Amino acid sequence: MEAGAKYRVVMVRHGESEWNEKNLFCGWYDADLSAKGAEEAEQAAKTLAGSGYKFDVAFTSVLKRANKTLEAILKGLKQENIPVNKSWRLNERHYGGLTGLNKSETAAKYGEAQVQIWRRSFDVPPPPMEESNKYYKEIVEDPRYAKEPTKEEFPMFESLKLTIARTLPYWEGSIVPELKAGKTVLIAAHGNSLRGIVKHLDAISDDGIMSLNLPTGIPFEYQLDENLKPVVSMKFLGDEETVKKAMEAVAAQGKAK
Ligand SMILES: O=C(OP(=O)(O)O)[C@H](O)COP(=O)(O)O
Repeated sequence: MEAGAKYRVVMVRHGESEWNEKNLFCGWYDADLSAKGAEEAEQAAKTLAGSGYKFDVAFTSVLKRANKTLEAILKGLKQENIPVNKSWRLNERHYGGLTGLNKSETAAKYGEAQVQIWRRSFDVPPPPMEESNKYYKEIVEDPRYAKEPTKEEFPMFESLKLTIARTLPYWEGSIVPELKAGKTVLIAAHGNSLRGIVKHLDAISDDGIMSLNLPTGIPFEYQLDENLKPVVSMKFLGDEETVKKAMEAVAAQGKAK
């Protein structure tokens, strides 16, 4: 580790999902990995193995695109036996009434500026998911949410701000204690739940976070000092050009075409 660094955490957005591939707003819909996404997860494992990473504990959401990414990484690393903690608090932000809509078609209908606000503004939420929504029942009645979130906590839409409000308590209450116990942590989650954690760690402003687009399947590392301040910040474990292109591609998903 770098001088002054005490804790190490690697995060990864899941590999491309079938709904990323189709350019649909996904949120809490439980899309599977695409073939490319599964490959990305395997490649992430190779990269981490090549650099000798050894994890003590892992965290992920309750959505299969993140779970499968984590499984593939741990398998590739031959570290399947470490404890894995799953929480809805690491789920992707709930995309409300946009869930299932195509991003380009939505931009053609409402304008790219509006779609950019829905995708990246800090505190403007998408419209809520109504009971009449095609995906409402599938999400709300999913047995994996039987215990939590509570009815009051269960979102019908989330801005990044609201996402952070339910993700950060998990970071503080479940992940930080493991770091403080000296464990190396791996987190496999989602574009926006991870943007929330990154915003917190790097103290990025509400405006500044708008331009951060996380690529799928490329792990990135933080090394933190004893006060959990970054000594190494968002260091992507992939070549710079690939990372840059992948980030630009995510940003371009909201174009009308
Ligand atoms: O479900 C989603 O994120 P995920 O693919 O990281 O789980 C969103 O559709 C990501 O979309 P965005 O990049 O427009 O915020």
